[in-house]
Amino acid sequence: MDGPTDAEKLPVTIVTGFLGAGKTTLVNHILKGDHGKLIAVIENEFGAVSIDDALVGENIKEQENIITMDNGCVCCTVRGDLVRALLTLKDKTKKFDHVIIETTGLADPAPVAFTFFINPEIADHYRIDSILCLADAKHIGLHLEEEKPDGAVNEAVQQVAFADRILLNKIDLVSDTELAAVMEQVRSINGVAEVIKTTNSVVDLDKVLGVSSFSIEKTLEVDPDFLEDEEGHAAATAAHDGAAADGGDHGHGHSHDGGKTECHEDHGHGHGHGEPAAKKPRKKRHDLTGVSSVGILAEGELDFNQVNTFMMTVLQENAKSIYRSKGVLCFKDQGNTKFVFQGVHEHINFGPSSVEWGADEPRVNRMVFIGRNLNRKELEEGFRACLVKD
Ligand SMILES: Nc1nc2c(ncn2[C@@H]2O[C@H](COP(=O)(O)OP(=O)(O)OP(=O)(O)O)[C@@H](O)[C@H]2O)c(=O)[nH]1
Repeated sequence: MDGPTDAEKLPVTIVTGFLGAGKTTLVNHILKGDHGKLIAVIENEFGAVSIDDALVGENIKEQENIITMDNGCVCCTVRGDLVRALLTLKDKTKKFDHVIIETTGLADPAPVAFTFFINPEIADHYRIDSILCLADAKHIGLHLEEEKPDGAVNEAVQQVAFADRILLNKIDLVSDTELAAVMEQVRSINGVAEVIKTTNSVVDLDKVLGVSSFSIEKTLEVDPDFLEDEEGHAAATAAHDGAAADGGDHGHGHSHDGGKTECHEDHGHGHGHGEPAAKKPRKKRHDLTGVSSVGILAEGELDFNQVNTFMMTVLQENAKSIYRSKGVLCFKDQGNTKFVFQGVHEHINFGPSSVEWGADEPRVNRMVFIGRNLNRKELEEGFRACLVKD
């Protein structure tokens, strides 16, 4: 008997893009949009302390429509969680119209997409509508050019290469000349995806939802081994013998404290204008050596000026190595106002959240730093020193 047609399957948008590129901003833009769709969101965060669920949660009408997977990267350690999340959504009586998966800024999208082909239950119920990459026009060049250890994937390159739609975001932060240069850089990696220039991820929703722009043929041009698992079995075979049908953790983990972090995936980079990429040796690693996240939970009220000075100093002194910082904060003398801190390298956004602290909600500050060679002790002690003493 033939399986369900694509039209009968639930469309999924995989939102990818480097740390701080504007993924959550896009998800919020979509959730607030006038599309009449019931959307489920699967949020994945790299750090053990999650922030995005709070930021997206402000715009989602029912909390049960958001599933958070944190403390691991969806492309490796928590891939099993993704499978479970998708199977849970499938069995809900409520019928969703669309699913959005927001991956971590460090995820390689290939293994996330592979999940939709390896597991027969998921393949029968879902189809990838689009792999959408957010690219930060100001900072993406830095990450695309980053030298990786031999044989390791550059996740920023993977994210651009695998996308069928690219939002070149934050164009307000670059000059026309810089924009032309970054456009050329993006095009040199992916010459086929539609590129849409945006500010604050504002885009016509009909350009990003229900677009059916994902194509397995194009994906195979980027990575001829896409439909093979780590052992080189074709997806269908692997699904039958269950080798990776549970999402396969493959025994590699991300450590978030500066330890060695490897995801032994094999996904060739797509270089060139839609040209098939050269076949890469198997076992290309997703190597996040030295990249870690420092998550801080601190109960109490913070002193505004001290936080300001501390953050400015830390981010200016470590502008290249701290890729991302974000937090949900509580300040002294600010009543129930909850504050959101957003940093991308040295660029900071800071202001009140649209939701207040709830009456019974403990005033716990949540702060996360993600970057290379972070000094956990210094960050943690510096942040805690900003708490107001009784
Ligand atoms: N100037 C400027 N800032 C933007 C733009 N888009 C998003 N931002 C800001 O950039 C910061 C990061 O945006 P997010 O949407 O959280 O980025 P993200 O990709 O979800 O970040 P991670 O989940 O940490 O990888 C926030 O402070 C946004 O308000 C833009 O077009 N221009």
